[in-house]
Amino acid sequence: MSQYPALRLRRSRASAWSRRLHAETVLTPADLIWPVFVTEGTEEEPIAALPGVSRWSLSGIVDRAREARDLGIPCLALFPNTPHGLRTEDGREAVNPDNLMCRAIRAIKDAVPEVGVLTDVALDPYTSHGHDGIVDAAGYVLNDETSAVLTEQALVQAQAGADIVAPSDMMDGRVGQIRAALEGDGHVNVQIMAYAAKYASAFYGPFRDAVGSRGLLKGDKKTYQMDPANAEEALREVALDLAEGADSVMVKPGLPYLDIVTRVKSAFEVPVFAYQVSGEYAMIEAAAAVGAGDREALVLETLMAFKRAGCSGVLTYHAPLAARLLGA
Ligand SMILES: NCC(=O)CCC(=O)O
Ligand SMILES: [Mg+2]
Repeated sequence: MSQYPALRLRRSRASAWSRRLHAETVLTPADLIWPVFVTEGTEEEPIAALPGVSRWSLSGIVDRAREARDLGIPCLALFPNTPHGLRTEDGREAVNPDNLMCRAIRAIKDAVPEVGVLTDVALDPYTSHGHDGIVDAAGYVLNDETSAVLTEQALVQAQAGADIVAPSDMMDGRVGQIRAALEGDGHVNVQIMAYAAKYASAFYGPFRDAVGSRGLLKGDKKTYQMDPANAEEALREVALDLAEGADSVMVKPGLPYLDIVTRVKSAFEVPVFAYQVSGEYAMIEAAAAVGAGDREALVLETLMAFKRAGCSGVLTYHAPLAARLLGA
């Protein structure tokens, strides 16, 4: 019975209505988190390495929040381009309750409270050496000293109104410390989305331009971000972050790591997010620019792949384009 010609799998694909009826996965604007860059000043600053993406002033970032709301995108992810004069060895601007990040959070939550704000917890936009934490004389990123600062950073972001704090630094133990600090300060409903499996990747280049850390970064991040060779280790990272109080976990980068998404989802059955990072965005844009592929089709296909792999949602710079195509 289960053979040709009785069974023709092409039957269900023969018309558009039937393909829609049989679709196993859906993609909607509600699956998108839009990463946006904020800068001092009043001008929009296009980012050359990310064609179509800009840094926005405080009022520009509020306009992006309104745009997200109108497009049905539930949440923005905020990243600051800290003025270079404020970047120090210890990244102390990260814990200034009046820093660019905190002012952006307050501006968005005042004007468009119905849009979620996810904040990056890491020191790389604030340090003079471009690392995500405090470094010793040999350039090694110190785990426990860094976690203490990250905890303070997460707290000032929560106090400014952040809905989700997202530690992206890969220090051990920081999720537990942040959770305890949030509880201690009464932020019982602030979520933690842990960058649990973040790989030391070559796909982050354009992001470093966007937050102004590319020229600053000394060395690489291989002593704290994961080795692309490893998958079991990702499961251990996720287990720890969940045990420490993460509400959701993230895999980053995206497309080259969909196997990790699927393994995490099936092992833990928790909300899993993926970050389609700047280099992935740039690859799609470069392919479209030379006619190697259709931008809109590439965007929708890749985002659907994240959903099929098990993601609850995707951080993507293509969020506004995708939401428009999905007809919010
Ligand atoms: N912590 C956030 C990132 O590192 C983003 C990377 C990217 O978009 O390339
Ligand atoms: Mg970890």
